[in-house]
Amino acid sequence: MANTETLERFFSYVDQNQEHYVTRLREAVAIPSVSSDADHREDVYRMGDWLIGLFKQLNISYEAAEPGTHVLDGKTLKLPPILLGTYGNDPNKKTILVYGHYDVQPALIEDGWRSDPWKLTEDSTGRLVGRGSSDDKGPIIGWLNAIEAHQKAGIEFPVNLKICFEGMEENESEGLDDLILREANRYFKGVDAVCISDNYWLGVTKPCLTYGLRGISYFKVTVSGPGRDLHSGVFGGTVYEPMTDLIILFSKLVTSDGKILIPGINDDVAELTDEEKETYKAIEFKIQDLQSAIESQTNLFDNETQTLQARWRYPSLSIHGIEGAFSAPGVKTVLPCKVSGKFSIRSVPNMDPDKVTACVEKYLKEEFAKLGSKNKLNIESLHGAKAWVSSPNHWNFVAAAKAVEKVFKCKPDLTREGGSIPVTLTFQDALNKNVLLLPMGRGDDGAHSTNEKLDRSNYIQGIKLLGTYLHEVAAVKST
Ligand SMILES: C[C@H](N)C(=O)N[C@@H](Cc1c[nH]cn1)C(=O)O
Ligand SMILES: [Zn+2]
Ligand SMILES: [Zn+2]
Repeated sequence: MANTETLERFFSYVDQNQEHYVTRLREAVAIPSVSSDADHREDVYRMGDWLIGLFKQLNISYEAAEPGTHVLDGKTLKLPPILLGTYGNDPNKKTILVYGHYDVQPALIEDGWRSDPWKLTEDSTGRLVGRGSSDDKGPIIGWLNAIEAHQKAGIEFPVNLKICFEGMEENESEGLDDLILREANRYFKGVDAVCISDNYWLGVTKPCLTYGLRGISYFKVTVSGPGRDLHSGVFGGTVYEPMTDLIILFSKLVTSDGKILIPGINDDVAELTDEEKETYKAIEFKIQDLQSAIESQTNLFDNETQTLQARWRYPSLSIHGIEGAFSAPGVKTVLPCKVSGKFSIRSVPNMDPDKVTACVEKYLKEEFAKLGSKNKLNIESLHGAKAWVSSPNHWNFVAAAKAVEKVFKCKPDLTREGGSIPVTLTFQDALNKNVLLLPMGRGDDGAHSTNEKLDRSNYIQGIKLLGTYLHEVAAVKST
């Protein structure tokens, strides 16, 4: 059990330094570290440097691993560094590895942001709005704030910490798996358990511990034909149109109510056991939580359990966008010569990314052949990652549950998550250690969406939670 007086001192220091932490988050949000856009690559490096500056301030020793290069938008680019920090090296303490990412999703004001996405803005209810506030800059800075609070309040740090922060999570985590496998017996040696703060509570009031994630298979489907874009008045009705072919193909992927139409995709989905059915009964979740997060009543199901199962334990297919299509306002009468549609399938336990890709390719080729079009079809699998489910009975989860009780005065829900953090499974398998997801933000934070936010109270209580978790880890029996 962590010492109450010590924790009170830690909490009080964190409370008194709220503005400093918000300022720190504001600085980080101001760096548009979008990993999927070649034009922002310098910003991703800048964000890495900003973190290195903080590591130096906090006496965290570090290595900045250079994972090499990759090609993005036709340009060969240096991958952002993977930061490997080490804080403490006491053989009498447990060693915890924390992972997070310093890259973010793209954000454009014209997407519907009410304020500049790169300027952290606080509204009257304490919402800190800005891209990356919740996913994942708030949480990664949270770990560093917890270290600083211990230093400044003169509290002994309870564990040795290994810190792995990457800058490519939102773009396939390129280079990270190789690094983990390579470093398993060096940098990662001695790690007792892993903690990742990169997901969200289920609702808006109750913290959770997360023991499962869906996987992802991401596809780009290109249909091309004419040698250049054409005038639809002059050529419409005389040529096979790529956009028409693509829309027909995409209409065959999924029904409006979410049923995936690709044969074979649902074949390997793990059976729903009686034991798993029981787990949904204990979870505090209301359809209204979903409706407030999606800011509408466009939910597919009115039933809570069905909704959670659809999010956590069944696959889904989402269509994301079309490159090359006319998308500006106005009435341009163009006939695009080449269009690339993007969609992804969120996969679940027992599904294999290679099999998903094979099913997708076979089906799209067959459906395209049925069109009898003279256009060309090209299918690319951009990335694939498996789903992950772990044991929430491990001491790592026991410690986290105690920390939640200390900070939030309630027991956490045990949840799975519909999103994907591919490295989770790699850590579990390569290090053979338990991995826990300990989220900071709420279910309505709008990660990947417009007006992403992190509530001030989640940020501040989150710093306390991460620090308290480390104290509870130090105190919990690990056998
Ligand atoms: C849950 C995590 N914070 C997250 O947002 N993961 C992303 C990973 C990803 C995969 N392709 C692009 N990003 C997600 O689930 O979409
Ligand atoms: Zn994300
Ligand atoms: Zn994330």
